[in-house]
Amino acid sequence: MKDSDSALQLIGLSKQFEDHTAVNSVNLSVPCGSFFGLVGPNGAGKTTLLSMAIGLLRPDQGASKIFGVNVWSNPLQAKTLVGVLPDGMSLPERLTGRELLTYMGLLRGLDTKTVAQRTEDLLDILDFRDDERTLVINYSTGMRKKIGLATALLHSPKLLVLDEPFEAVDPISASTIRTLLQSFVTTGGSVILSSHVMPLVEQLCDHVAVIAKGSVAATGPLDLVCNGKSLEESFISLVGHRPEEGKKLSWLM
Ligand SMILES: Nc1ncnc2c1ncn2[C@@H]1O[C@H](COP(=O)(O)OP(=O)(O)OP(=O)(O)O)[C@@H](O)[C@H]1O
Repeated sequence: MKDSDSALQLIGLSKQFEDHTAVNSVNLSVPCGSFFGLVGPNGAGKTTLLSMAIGLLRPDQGASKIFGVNVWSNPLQAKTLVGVLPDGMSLPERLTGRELLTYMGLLRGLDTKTVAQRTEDLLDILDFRDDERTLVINYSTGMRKKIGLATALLHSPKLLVLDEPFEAVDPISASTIRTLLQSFVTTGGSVILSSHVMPLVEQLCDHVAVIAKGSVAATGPLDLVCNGKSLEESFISLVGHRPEEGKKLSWLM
């Protein structure tokens, strides 16, 4: 695959935390126009990998390119192309949802008219009308995810990198977000998201990577990785096994 065929290309990315290897020489390609799911057990290295991919965490080794633009040597250009929802994102807490979107839009260099229009659209579609004047510090976990997603969409990026975008989000908002992301991909956008919800990844994504212990256990088109099984079955056979049948905590009830 050529550079220009990839929305996101990770080349030999590695990260060590003291004596623990969180990500071990990962190569991954998110094809342009794909909806890509990143799955893996807790602590597999997904957040570390995505943080390095978007320029939030410096890798020990390797490179990340967004539409061929190197994230670490050309960060300004790379960051215009991507919208990011990081895990545990820290937001300016003392702004209201509306103020936050306005502030982020202006920081992105959009003109005031465009910022105002997009702020209205995002507050509407993500159901923030009753809470647009509430301070972000008082938002629930799900509301923070949604306003974080809104900030990722504001500048109309070509690639979205979303770390667990559906975590703590209510079913109605989740359905809105699914529709929004599907339409983004249909119109030529590319998405990579991490999730622990296998049916959701199976429903949305056309490509997938299974990460285990900091390495890629499998990647490719969803049907090839699944090979006739469900994603959950493939996941379990790739990364581990179910707990022993009948095993229980003797002290619990
Ligand atoms: N800043 C850090 N310092 C030390 N260790 C870290 C740090 N960040 C992550 N780790 C470790 O790196 C490993 C990978 O963590 P990471 O958060 O990337 O996993 P994950 O796949 O996103 O997990 P989850 O699905 O539970 O969110 C874990 O063992 C974690 O404890």
